[in-house]
Amino acid sequence: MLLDIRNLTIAKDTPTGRVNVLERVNLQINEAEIHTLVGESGSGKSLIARAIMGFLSSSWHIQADRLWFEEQDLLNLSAKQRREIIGVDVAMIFQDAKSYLDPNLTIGEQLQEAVLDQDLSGGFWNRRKQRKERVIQLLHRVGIKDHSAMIESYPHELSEGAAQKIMIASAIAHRPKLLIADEPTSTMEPATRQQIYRLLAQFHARHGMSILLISQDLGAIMKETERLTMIYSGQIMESGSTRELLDAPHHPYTEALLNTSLYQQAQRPPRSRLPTLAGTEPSMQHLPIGCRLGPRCAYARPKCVQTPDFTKKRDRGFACHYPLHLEDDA
Ligand SMILES: Nc1ncnc2c1ncn2[C@@H]1O[C@H](COP(=O)(O)OP(=O)(O)OP(=O)(O)O)[C@@H](O)[C@H]1O
Repeated sequence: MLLDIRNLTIAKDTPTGRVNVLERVNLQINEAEIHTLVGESGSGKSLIARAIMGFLSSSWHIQADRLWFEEQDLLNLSAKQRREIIGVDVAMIFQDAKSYLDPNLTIGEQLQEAVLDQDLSGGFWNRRKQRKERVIQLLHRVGIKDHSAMIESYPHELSEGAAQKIMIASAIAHRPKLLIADEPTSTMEPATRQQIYRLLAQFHARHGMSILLISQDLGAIMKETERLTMIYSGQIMESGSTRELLDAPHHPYTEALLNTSLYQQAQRPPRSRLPTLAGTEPSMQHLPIGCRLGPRCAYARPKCVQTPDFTKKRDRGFACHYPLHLEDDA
């Protein structure tokens, strides 16, 4: 297993006390797997990604039974050791790509920095030339044909979609074992999104790279996604193989997202947001007790004020007192 997260709780101090923004989150990613984390805005997807990367400031309180990458405990490493692992083996594409690019350097200069020394050989001039060639190759790989103009551009001259492609080029230059892609396509046209998905799938196939894709929308997940994890308001609702989850969801949240996705897909105008459940996700200050989906769940009963355990059955897991379609599992 590449990434193994068990019972990860991330809390924040608020004027009314400490709040578990993420509560006992489980997430496992196998080697060479495409895994999508799906949840509404504010459900804690980015927080998980930032915890893996070690990008959370000290104002967050992190606790976990396990936060392992290749069996190394990330929580017990020094900052330097952690950078050595995360910087080399894990790369992340951020939502607001533009703000992560250095405004003072051209795209060519930034990509040259991302090229690994181990990919180059020979003396200084030879290496310089190879570095430039590799940058052009990377740009072509992410679908940028006019590489000369792009190499000379500064980040402020790029559209958000182009900036995301540059971030992807920079991330894949490292050939990481795990690529975390936080809504890499949110600002893109559907055709560009498909192109990026194809590109990620290609890298996955060619290099065996695992991908953790973060998405708000079940209707737009990458078709190569092998496993799904559903998160709601900081709690994991369900996880398992994509096919099993979509065929027979155990959690009412998965079922609700699925119904609205499939039903709405035929009717909604392109690029509109999917309506999911009636109501809104609770705010951090007013989190329901027990299963946080309770107030919006069609199947909720009094017992749901107790937090359900995360039940594991083979490679499937769910946290619900009243799971659906259990008989299909036999
Ligand atoms: N810097 C911060 N300070 C205070 N609260 C924060 C901060 N960053 C995130 N949060 C809170 O943590 C919760 C989870 O946020 P997170 O960004 O992880 O959600 P998300 O699922 O990634 O949402 P989106 O899909 O919109 O990016 C939210 O309630 C958010 O308000």
